[in-house]
Amino acid sequence: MSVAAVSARRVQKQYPGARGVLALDGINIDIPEGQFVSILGPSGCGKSTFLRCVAGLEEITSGDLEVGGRPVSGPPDGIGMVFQRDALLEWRTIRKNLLLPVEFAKKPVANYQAKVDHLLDLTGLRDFEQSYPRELSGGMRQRAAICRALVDDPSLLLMDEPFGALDAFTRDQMNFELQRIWMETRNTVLFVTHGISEAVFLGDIVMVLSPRPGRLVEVIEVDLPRPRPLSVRETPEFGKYVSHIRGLFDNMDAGTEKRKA
Ligand SMILES: Nc1ncnc2c1ncn2[C@@H]1O[C@H](COP(=O)(O)OP(=O)(O)OP(=O)(O)O)[C@@H](O)[C@H]1O
Repeated sequence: MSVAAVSARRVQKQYPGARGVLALDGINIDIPEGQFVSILGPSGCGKSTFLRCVAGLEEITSGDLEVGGRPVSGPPDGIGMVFQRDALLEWRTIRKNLLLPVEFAKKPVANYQAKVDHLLDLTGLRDFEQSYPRELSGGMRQRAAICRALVDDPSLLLMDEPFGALDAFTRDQMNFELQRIWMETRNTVLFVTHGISEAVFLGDIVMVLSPRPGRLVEVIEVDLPRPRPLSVRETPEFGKYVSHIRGLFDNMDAGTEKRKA
């Protein structure tokens, strides 16, 4: 039996301090290797907290959390991260930005030049390898950030609202491109988003979290063939997933209103 890429058992996270927020409660999930997992939920429900716990940047308060069959205690090997802000280094060319994780890991840069070439080709950035980040558009910068996260072949890619700062048109294009890149790499991806349509378009699985403290409301398997064209969003099958998830959020809102009343 293969080991789950990420396994969470009764995971709880309370931030420290007198008014320490309970951010996650009772999260149970086994994520098989090679799945694209969208994590969806209202603002402040603990999506980023979950990602940071998986990345070993935050410690869980109770429960068990494993990555690749090992309990998380600090950043695990073989993960890549992409954030809303791309965090490219402005004084390094795109090519040199891509090589940064290799330099950090003190691995021989020469062994990675071909991989960088391939990623630049895959994302259409080859002509910009000697450019600086400020010379690129927002979408191109985010593509470079994705390349950088992929350069050392991570088995797990963690993406925290990577397209949140992009305009709607560029975001659509990036969704399509990310799918294309992922279909080639097939690493496990955890992708945090606020967008129901984006979550369904990209995900094999959508994890829906409740308002704080984040509890897993439902795990939805998205059974739509790939590659999914952007026009899949116009189909009734896609619409069914979206309205089901919207219904879950409406119920959560109704629950919150009742508690307030
Ligand atoms: N470092 C921290 N210290 C204390 N509380 C925190 C910290 N980081 C997050 N929180 C709290 O934990 C809760 C969950 O935050 P988190 O950022 O994980 O939510 P989110 O679902 O990613 O939100 P958003 O969609 O708005 O980015 C929030 O109430 C937040 O205030």
